[in-house]
Amino acid sequence: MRVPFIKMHGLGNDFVVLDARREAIPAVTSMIAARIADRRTGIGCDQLVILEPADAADFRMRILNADGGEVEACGNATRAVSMLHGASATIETAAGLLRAEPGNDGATVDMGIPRFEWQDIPLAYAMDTLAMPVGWDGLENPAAVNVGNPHVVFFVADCDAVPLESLGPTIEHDPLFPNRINVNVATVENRTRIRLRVWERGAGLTRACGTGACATAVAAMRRGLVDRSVEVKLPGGVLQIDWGQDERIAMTGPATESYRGTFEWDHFA
Ligand SMILES: N[C@@H](CCC[C@H](N)C(=O)O)C(=O)O
Repeated sequence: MRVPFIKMHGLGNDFVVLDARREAIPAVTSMIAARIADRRTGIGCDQLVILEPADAADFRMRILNADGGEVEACGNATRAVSMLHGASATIETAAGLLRAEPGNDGATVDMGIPRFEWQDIPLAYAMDTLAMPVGWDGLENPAAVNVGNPHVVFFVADCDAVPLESLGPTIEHDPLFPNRINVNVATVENRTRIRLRVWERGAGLTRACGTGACATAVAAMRRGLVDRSVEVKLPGGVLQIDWGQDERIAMTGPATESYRGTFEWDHFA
């Protein structure tokens, strides 16, 4: 059987989208997702995104990392599927209901209320999540935030100088993080601009991470380093993050469709 797919990206963080809202597709296992995501032998992507019908929302979005693991949230993919839907939408995710509003070149997503309790990140044991007394090879004293998915954020003098390709996997798999973790290294340039690089859980270094931008902005705001409205500059481009008085995070930025195609299901099954 041939299955249609849509290749999309948000600031270079790329997705294979399988749209099963009207026509069902066969069950996607972790192994199949990892095969589709493989850049050498599959279609290639950071995340596989599956759209399905939902009872209490316009549709459901499932997210599987390139390693095949299913996760709760993906900011860039939420903007991408909002553009694909083409109208205001309530989207059911494993992290809850998200409201997304597409515009001309991108979308704004209400990413909900961040959580800071150590159990909610989750961490393996109690500590202050705003100033964690831990470190890995020069990366010290991070903050942790759950914005649907778990993030740890290190503020450093120059995030481009951090060897994230070697430290990222070590931190991602540290026993302090029972569900593993997305690793953010950030440099505050001024009160309205942050530079950010992200090692994503289950996907590695990406050009951009929407939830990472939200988590980093909120951590910087809690530390009093920036205002409640900031630009976050990632290798793939810029996201606007606003943390409202109602504690909800609004993320705004571009998302693009690259191409459409079909693949033979048996090739990956
Ligand atoms: N690229 C994403 C985040 C995808 C999920 C993440 N790797 C996780 O495991 O939580 C984004 O734009 O937010």
